[in-house]
Amino acid sequence: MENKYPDFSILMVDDELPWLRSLGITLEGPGGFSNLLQTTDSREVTGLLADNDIGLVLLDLTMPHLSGEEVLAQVKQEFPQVQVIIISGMNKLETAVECMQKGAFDYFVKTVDEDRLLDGVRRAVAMIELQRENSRISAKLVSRELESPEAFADTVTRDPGVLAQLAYLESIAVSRQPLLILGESGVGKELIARAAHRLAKVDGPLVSVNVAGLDDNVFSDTLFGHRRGAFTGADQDRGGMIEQAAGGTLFLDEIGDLSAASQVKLLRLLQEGEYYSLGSDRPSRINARIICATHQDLAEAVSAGRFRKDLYFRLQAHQIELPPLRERKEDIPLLLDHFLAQSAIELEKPLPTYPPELKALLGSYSFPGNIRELQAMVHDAVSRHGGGVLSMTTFQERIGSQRTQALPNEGNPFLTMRELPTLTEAGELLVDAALERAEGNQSLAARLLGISQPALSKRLKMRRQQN
Ligand SMILES: Nc1ncnc2c1ncn2[C@@H]1O[C@H](COP(=O)(O)OP(=O)(O)OP(=O)(O)O)[C@@H](O)[C@H]1O
Repeated sequence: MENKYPDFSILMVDDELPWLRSLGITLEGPGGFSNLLQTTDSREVTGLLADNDIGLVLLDLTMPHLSGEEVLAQVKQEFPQVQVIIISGMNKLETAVECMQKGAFDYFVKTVDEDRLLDGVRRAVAMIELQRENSRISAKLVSRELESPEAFADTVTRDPGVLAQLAYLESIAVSRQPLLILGESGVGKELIARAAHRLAKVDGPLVSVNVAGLDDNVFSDTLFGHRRGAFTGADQDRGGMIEQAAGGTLFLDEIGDLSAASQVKLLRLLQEGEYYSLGSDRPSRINARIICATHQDLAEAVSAGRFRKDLYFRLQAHQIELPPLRERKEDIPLLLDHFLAQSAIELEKPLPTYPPELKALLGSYSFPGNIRELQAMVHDAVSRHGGGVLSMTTFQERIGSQRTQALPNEGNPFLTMRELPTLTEAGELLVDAALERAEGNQSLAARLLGISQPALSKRLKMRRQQN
C-alpha cells in the first residue's frame, strides 16, 4: 500500500478551485505532503471530518454558504483535536487575532511566501503527531480495562495493579463516602483525585488544600471560613474551602501531617457532615465529597499515636494505594515516551529520539521521587537538548549522584543462603545480574557494577575463553 505522509489527512477548503490546485502542488512538491483532501464547499467540512481521519484543516475565510469563521467555530466545537490554519485573501490584523482567539493554529495571507506557509504547516503537523502519539499511549493502555477511559486521559499505566485500582475507582465514582489515596510522594495521588472528581460527573469544582504544616487555627479558617469579628483582622465574613467546593470535591492533601486538634475537627466533619465557621454558633452542612491523600504510613502513624484511630477507620471507607514507580517498572518506558512528548510540546521542540540504553538505565534506578522525579529528569533533558539523539548526561548525572547503596536497604542476600558461593562464583552471578538489568548493555552494566567498561569487557572475554 502507498505510504502517505502524514498519517492523517490535511483538508484544504476554498471556494476557488485554481487556488486549491496551486496549494495542493505546493504541499505535495516542496512540502512533501501526500495525504491531502480538498473541497470547494464549506458546508461539507464537518461531514468530511466525521468520515475521514483528518488532523489539519487549511481554511479560507471568504466563502459562500458558510464563512471560514463559522466553519472554524464548528470544527473547534465538534472536533476540538483537529487543528485549523487560516489561509485568507484578507490582510486584516483584527480578523487574524479573532481567528487565533477562536482556536486557529496559525493565520496566513494568500500572498505569503511558500517557505513560510510550509513552515507553518510543518509545525502544525509535528504538534498533531505528538498529541496523537500521546493520547494513543494512554487510550490504548487504559481503554481495554475501563469503562470511562476518558476520565484517565492523562494517566499512563499498564500495570495490572494500578489498572485494577482505576477500575475500583470507577465502581465507587458516585459514592458520597470519603476516599483515601495512599502512596509515596510523586506516585500520582493528585492525578487520581482529579480522575475521581471527573468520574463523579458533578457540577461543582475540585478544590485542593495542602494541609501539611497548617496549625489548627489556619486549618479551621482555611476550611471552614470565618464570621466578621471572629478574630482581630477578620473585618468581614469569609467562606472557607468547603463552601468553595460546594457541589464538587474537596481534596485534602498530606492528611498524615494534620495536627491533633485538626484531626478532631475533620473527624466531626466526616461523621456529622457539619462544621462551624470561626465565630459562628450555627453549624453549616458540607455539600462536597472529601478525598484525602497522604504519603505517610497511616497504620504506623496510628500505632505510634500520631494519628487518631477513629479518624483512620472513618477515612478507610474507600481506599486506593498507588505503588511506587520502582514496583511498576514496566510503566517506565511508557512514562518516558509520554513525558518526552509532553516536554517537547511545552518547550516547543521536536520530539527527540533517545539511545536504547536509556530505558535500561532508568530501569536500574529506584526513583525515590517516583513519577514526578522521572518527569523532572525528562523535562530537564529535553530543555537542554539541542537536536539529534537525546543525551544520557542529564540522566546519568542525576541517577549517578542519587544512587543509594543497595545493600543496607535491601539486606544482605547471602545471609539467607544455605551454602555460600565462593567469591569468584558470587562475582560471576553479580555480573550476570547486572547484564540482565542493563539489557545486555555493557557500559551500563559496568556502571552498575562500579567498574570500567573495558574491565567488564575483559572479564567477559576471559569467561568465554574458559568455557
Ligand atoms: N500514571 C501517570 N501518568 C502520567 N503522569 C503521571 C502519572 N502519575 C503521576 N503523573 C504526573 O507526575 C506528577 C506527580 O504526580 P502527583 O502530583 O499526582 O503525585 P502525588 O502522589 O500527589 O505527589 P505528592 O505526594 O508529592 O503530593 C504530576 O505531574 C502528574 O501529572
